[in-house]
Amino acid sequence: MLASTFPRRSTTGKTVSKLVIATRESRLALWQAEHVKALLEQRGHEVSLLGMTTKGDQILDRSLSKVGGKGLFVKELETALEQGQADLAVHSLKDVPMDLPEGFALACVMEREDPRDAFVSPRYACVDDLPQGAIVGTSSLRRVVLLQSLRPDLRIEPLRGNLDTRLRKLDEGNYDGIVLAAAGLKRLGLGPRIRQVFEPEQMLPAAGQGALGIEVRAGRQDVIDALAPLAHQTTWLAVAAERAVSRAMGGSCSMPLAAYATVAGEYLQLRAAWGDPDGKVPLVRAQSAAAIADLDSAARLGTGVAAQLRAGGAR
Ligand SMILES: NCc1[nH]cc(CCC(=O)O)c1CC(=O)O
Repeated sequence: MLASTFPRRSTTGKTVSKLVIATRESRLALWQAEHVKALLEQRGHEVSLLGMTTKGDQILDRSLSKVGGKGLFVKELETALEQGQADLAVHSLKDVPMDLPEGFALACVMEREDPRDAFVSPRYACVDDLPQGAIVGTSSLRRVVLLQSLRPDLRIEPLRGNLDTRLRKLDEGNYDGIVLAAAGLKRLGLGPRIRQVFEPEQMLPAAGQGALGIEVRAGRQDVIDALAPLAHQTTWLAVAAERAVSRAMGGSCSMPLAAYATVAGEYLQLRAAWGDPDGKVPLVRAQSAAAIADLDSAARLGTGVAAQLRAGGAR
C-alpha cells in the first residue's frame, strides 16, 4: 500500500487528506484508533485503519519489564509509519517510551480519560475489605509497591494480558481482586465492573495514564496539521511534566514510578512516588507546582520533582 496523504482542498477551503492509522488489534487499541478516526472524519478527512500485532501483544506469560519494556507495543507501528503504510499511530501514552526513536514525533496529546487506577473484584467492594493475605493481581511494579504500602499483608501475583484476558483470569477465580487503569475499563464499557477507584493520594497514577498520544514521522507537517485540532493543551502540559519525571529517572516500565500532574487555576501541580521493589527503602514521595507556561517549563517541573525523589532515596 502506498502512503496515503495527498492533501487537497475541501469545499470549505480546509486542507483534507486520506489518512491511515496504524493500530494494535486489542479491543482497547481498536477503540482508541476508531475514536481518533471518528474525530478526523468529523473534520472531513478520509480515514482507514491498519491493524497489526506487536511483540508486546504476543508475550503473555512474562512481565513486560523483564522482556524489554514499553517499546514492545510501538515498534511494529513505527515500522508501518516509516515504510509509508500508515500516517499516524494512536497509543496509550503510558506505553510510549520517553524518547521516541530518531525520525518520529509525538504530534498530539488528546484529552485525558479518568487517570486513576481501579479495583475490580467479584467479592470485595474495596481494597480495605480484602481479608488478610488476600491475592491481588497486577504485573505493574508501580501498583505492586503502592498496594504494598496500603496493605503490606496482601499477596500480589503477576497478571498479564489485555483487559479482557485479565478480567477473565479474575473471573476464573485466580485472584481476590485485580488493579487496572480506570480509563481502559471505561472506554470498553466495562466501567460497571469497577468496585473502587483509587484516589491519587492512595495510588498515584503512572505518567501519561488515561491519555492518548498520536505518533507520526517527524516532518510530516501535513499530518501534524490535521491532528492539531485534536490536541488538548492542559492534558499535554500535565503529561509533559509527568513524562519528564520518568525521563529524568531513566524511566521504563521496569521502574516502580508514579507521576501525576493536574492543572489548578494557573498552576501545574505535580506529584510523584517511587517505591523499592525489594521493600528495603520506604516509599519516596515528592511534589511541586509551577505557574503554567509551556511544555518546556512543565518538563522542568518534572525534572525538579525527579531530583527530589532521588534526594529522598529513589534510585
Ligand atoms: N500497560 C497497559 C495499558 N496501557 C494503557 C492502559 C489503560 C488505559 C490508559 O492508561 O490509557 C493499560 C491497561 C492498564 O494499565 O490496566
